[in-house]
Amino acid sequence: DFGSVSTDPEKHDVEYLTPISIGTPPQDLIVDFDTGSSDLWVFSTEMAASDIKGQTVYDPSNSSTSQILQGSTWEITYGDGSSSSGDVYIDTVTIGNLTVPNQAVEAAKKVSSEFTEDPNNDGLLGLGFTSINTVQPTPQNTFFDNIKESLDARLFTADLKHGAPGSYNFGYIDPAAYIGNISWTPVDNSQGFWGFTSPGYAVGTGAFRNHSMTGIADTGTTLLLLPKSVVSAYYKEIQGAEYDSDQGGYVFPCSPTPPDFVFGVNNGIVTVPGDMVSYAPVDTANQNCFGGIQRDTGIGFSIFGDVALKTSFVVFDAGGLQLGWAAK
Ligand SMILES: COc1ccc(CN)cc1O
Repeated sequence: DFGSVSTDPEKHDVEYLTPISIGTPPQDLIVDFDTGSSDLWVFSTEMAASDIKGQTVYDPSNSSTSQILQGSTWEITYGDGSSSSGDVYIDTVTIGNLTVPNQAVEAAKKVSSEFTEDPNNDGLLGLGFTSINTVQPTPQNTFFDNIKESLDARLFTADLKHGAPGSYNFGYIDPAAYIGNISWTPVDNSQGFWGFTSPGYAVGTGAFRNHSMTGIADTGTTLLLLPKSVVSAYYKEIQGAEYDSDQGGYVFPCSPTPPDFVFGVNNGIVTVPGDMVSYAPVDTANQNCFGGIQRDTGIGFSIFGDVALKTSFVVFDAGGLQLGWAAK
């Protein structure tokens, strides 16, 4: 069995939104697939109306297949400080043509303002490892964990694009989706993430610098967050680049296009084109741009978010516990 679903970027590729269906008859919601977390939670009819601003909500009472998971609750806080919490239903969930009949659907009772102010995002679908699912007293499987035994291959792929629809595929590697070879690197899932270590980086056409960077492949984080020393070495090459504490990161003149950023994946490399590093203008005159590469200070590891992922075709292989990166 295998499946595919389209995923669309919000403005500035800040997040990628993907349709799912929950319940009987199906309730269609659009959520953020997040390889950096492992809860499937959605806006729901159990929330205060004031916390809902445009989102579509899951109504378990309108689903003939929903069953409350008695006594279970969940609560999650993300790296950006946003949070949500609620209770849990078991219901049927479909992604593309793939259905899990007894998926734990975490219904929100509360969400923080970052979610309320994000009208097009109806929730998150975690694609991290089940070990970090927040449901108490018994953690619940992710959609991928529930479906993976029935897939032709225990993997999914992320093909995120800049300003254009991409796709998440489950159970197969589409040879038409990438070029060249896939560079494979082992995954450390001990913290529940798709963790790996990059051997180093290069700036523009410069020499490759050996510099171990341990981080996670995270579709739910917008930017590429790397060690302070690597980030400062990169921005040193851009005229006028500076760390702007008001903006909370490096800012630089939007033109000329900055140098590419290259990072290693095992014996291969991934190139983030310079025009992907100019993440978004910080002023209406579009003179200065906020960088897509920023410091990972305080996190404890690097985060290879959408700025890194959208340059590549990425294979999240649970069967082989490895990540594959290819150009496209
Ligand atoms: C406020 O929106 C979000 C907060 C956190 C995550 C997970 N990194 C995804 C989101 O879409």
